[in-house]
Amino acid sequence: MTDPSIADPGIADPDGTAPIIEFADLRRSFVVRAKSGRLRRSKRVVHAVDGISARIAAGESVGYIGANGAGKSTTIKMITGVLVPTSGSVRTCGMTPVPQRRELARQVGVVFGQRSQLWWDLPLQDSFRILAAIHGLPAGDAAERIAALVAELELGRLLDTPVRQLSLGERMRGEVAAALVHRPRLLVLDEPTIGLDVLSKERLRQFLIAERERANMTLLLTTHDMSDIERLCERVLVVDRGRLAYDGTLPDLARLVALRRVLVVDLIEPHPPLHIPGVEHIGSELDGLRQRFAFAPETTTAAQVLAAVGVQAEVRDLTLEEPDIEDIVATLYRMPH
Ligand SMILES: Nc1ncnc2c1ncn2[C@@H]1O[C@H](COP(=O)(O)OP(=O)(O)OP(=O)(O)O)[C@@H](O)[C@H]1O
Repeated sequence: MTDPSIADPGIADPDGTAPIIEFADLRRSFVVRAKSGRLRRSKRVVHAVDGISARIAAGESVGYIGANGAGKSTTIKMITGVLVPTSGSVRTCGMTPVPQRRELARQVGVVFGQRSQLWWDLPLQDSFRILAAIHGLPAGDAAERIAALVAELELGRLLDTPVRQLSLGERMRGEVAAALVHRPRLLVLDEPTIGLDVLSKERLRQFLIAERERANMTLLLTTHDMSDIERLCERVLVVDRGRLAYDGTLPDLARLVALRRVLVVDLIEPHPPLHIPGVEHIGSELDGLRQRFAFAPETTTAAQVLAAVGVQAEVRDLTLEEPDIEDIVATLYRMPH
């Protein structure tokens, strides 16, 4: 008997409650051959993904983070059917990704920050039309969908521009539109904001938040940018050397690793170190013209620290240093599991 989920994924999940992604003891290793002498070659096995189990429900927004080489891209490739697992299982939208890659592509959109899915020499709008045709969208529906994405992502004046002439921020908005033309249930983003300026990052995030709400789309993203996670993800999975090191919310993760924020203030005049209750003074520069304060975001806000500084000295300028993902991950890795 055939598995109904393979014959028709719609029948397998009539009420839309089945997990969108499910992996059980998922593993993928690579054999790497290295020259160890003039003639001899040695073999080494890299366990890129080393037994990960997780379920992601429809509509969830999940950040998949970890240090360089932790196994993020390898997992994403298995989820999207680019790589076959060495062992264990993965189901995406109720399908087995590699053998059902074509059917899966109708339900999944993928954006790789480092790789383009657009036709480089063609005007941007041609890529949208080609993708709509590949996905078999009826002409009227395709035109309507493309127009909506173009409006929301502010791509109107770029439609006739060849992709190779677009700025990185413009191209990334184009990539996201291209990944969404066929209204996927799952959007997978691999470093979507890498290299973008602050404003472009924020525009992209705002669009993704709105689109997710509109379409109840599931989001899975890898990123090295903490603000992507803060703004976009309700849940964080941290992978460490191919294994899952954390599964939970970002605030809980921040508490677990005792994450602190740092406020840097520039004063009008030099000042001895300022003392603020409940806040740690972590350094002065330029005779106290610049002072740094560390605080726990769950007990104190940056505005409270600033107000307390303002009572004692006049402030010229300020910056808030965001903890970066590398710090969080490194702290988590050092903790006993
Ligand atoms: N095709 C391959 N052949 C050999 N080794 C590989 C291959 N792909 C990945 N690896 C190795 O597997 C490990 C995990 O790589 P992966 O690309 O999944 O990490 P990542 O978490 O995505 O890293 P980054 O943040 O740098 O993109 C690394 O040690 C990498 O060198």
